[in-house]
Amino acid sequence: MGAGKTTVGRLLARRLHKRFIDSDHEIEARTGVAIPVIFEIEGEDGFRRRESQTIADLTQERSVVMATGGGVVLNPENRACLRRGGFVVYLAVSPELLFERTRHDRNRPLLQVADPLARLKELHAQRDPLYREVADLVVENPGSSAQAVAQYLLREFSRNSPEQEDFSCNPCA
Ligand SMILES: Nc1ncnc2c1ncn2[C@@H]1O[C@H](COP(=O)(O)OP(=O)(O)O)[C@@H](O)[C@H]1O
Ligand SMILES: O=C(O)C1=C[C@@H](OP(=O)(O)O)[C@@H](O)[C@H](O)C1
Ligand SMILES: [Mg+2]
Repeated sequence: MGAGKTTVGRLLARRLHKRFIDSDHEIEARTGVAIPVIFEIEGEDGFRRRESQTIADLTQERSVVMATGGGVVLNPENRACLRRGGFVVYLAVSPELLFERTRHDRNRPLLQVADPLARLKELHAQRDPLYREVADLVVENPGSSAQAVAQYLLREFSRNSPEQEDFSCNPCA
């Protein structure tokens, strides 16, 4: 949460002339309510069930840039869908910076606790190895602007597969 998936993903899609999808936005569109309302009514388990179904559906799409929610890597089936479905980027950001970016936001139910930095540290410890397992490309400490991160990704993509315009296929598969 706060790594920049939604922001950088949207910028990247624009630069690649591809459709942008955010799995959280898709879940909100499908349910007609905001993410915090889903957590309130169905709990985290209910949200994770909806998230898995959405990830299974959206990873069938081709030629899109997709941002996920931060907890997507917890479920092995989600990880398999991501690996099969596309080129996966992990924006590896420290818990301290994640905290700075999310501290004034009320839209992330898991961070509405007395000590959100401690929660972010716990989540980071649990999730970081899973992200590294699933990622084709890890961007370490992408602390510069979201524009600069998108620009960096464009350069990396063309360096890794200069002749390939469509990054919906996983060049590492
Ligand atoms: N590289 C970046 N540098 C500075 N601020 C960023 C960067 N990426 C995202 N942000 C800001 O951090 C906040 C969280 O970004 P967001 O894209 O919602 O993250 P995520 O989708 O990974 O939770 C937003 O206010 C966004 O403008
Ligand atoms: O990390 C998580 O478990 C979550 C991250 C959120 O998305 P962002 O990573 O885009 O904030 C959203 O899916 C939900 O609040 C749960
Ligand atoms: Mg997001």
